[in-house]
Amino acid sequence: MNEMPNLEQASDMTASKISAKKVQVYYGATHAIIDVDIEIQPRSVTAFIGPSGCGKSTFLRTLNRMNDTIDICRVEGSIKIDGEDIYDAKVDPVQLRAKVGMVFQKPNPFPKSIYDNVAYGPRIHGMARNKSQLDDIVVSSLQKAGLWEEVKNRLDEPGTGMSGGQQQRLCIARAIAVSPEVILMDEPCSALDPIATAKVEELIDELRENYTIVIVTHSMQQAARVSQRTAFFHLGILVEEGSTEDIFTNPKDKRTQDYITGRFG
Ligand SMILES: Nc1ncnc2c1ncn2[C@@H]1O[C@H](COP(=O)(O)OP(=O)(O)OP(=O)(O)O)[C@@H](O)[C@H]1O
Repeated sequence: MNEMPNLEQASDMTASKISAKKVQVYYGATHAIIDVDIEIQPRSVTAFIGPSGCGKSTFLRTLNRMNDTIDICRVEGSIKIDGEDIYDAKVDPVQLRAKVGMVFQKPNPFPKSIYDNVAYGPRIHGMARNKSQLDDIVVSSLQKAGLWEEVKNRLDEPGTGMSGGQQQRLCIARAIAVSPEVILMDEPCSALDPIATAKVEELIDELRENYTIVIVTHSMQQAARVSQRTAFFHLGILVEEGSTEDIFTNPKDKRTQDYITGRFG
C-alpha cells in the first residue's frame, strides 16, 4: 500500500519563495507594471524575458525594494517572501537587500581590493566576530562564486583590475557573502564575452542548489539554458509563466509564441 504523504511536508515542498499579487508599478503617471501575479519557486532559476521596455527590470527591482531609490516610482500590491510582506513598514530595506541580493548588468566592483569587495557586506552587517571569521566568509564566498582558484594569490589587488567575467563573479561573491536566500540578476552577462558568459551560466546552475535565483535576460537561449521557469512580460503585463520547456515549446498565448519565434522584440 502507498504511504500517505505527510501533508505538512507536501505543502512545504510546493511553497513559493516569493509570492507577488496584483503588483502595480508607476513612474509618475506611467503605469509600468500592470496587475502582475507570480509565484517564484525556491532553489530554482526563474527567467524574466520580453521585449525591451516591457518592465522586466522594473518588476525584478520590486523584489528587493530597489525601486525605493527612485523618487517617482510607486509600487502597489503585495509581495511576500517566505510569507512576509516585504513592503511592510517594519521591514528594513537594508536587511531585505542582504536577504535578496542583486547582481547588475555591468559588473560594478567597489574600487577596493578583491578581499575588501567580498568583506564589505559582512563588515557592515557585523557578521564576523574576528578576522579569522571574516577570512572564512571571504574564502567560502569566492569558492561558491567559482573564483577562488583564480584570485587566491591576489586578494589584495583591486577588484577593478580583473577581467569583466571575473568582476561579475566577484559581484556574485559579494552578494553571496551576506548569506542571501534570493539572488536577483539583471542581465548579468550582457557585458561579457561568450566564454565569460558560459562560466557565469555554469555558476548560476550550481547556485540554484542553495539559492532562489531570478534572472532578467534579453537572450532566449540563455533563459532556455539556465532557467527552470520562465515568465514572459509584454507592455508591463505578465503574459505567461510556466516551466521553461513549456514556454519555449508549447506557449499558451499568441504573444509568447510571436516573441519566441522572433516575430517581434
Ligand atoms: N527610472 C525610471 N524612470 C521613469 N521611467 C522608467 C524608469 N525605469 C524604467 N522606466 C520605464 O518603465 C518601463 C519599463 O522599463 P524597464 O526598464 O523595466 O523594462 P525592461 O523590460 O527591463 O527593458 P530593457 O529590456 O530595455 O532593460 C519603460 O517604459 C521605461 O521607460
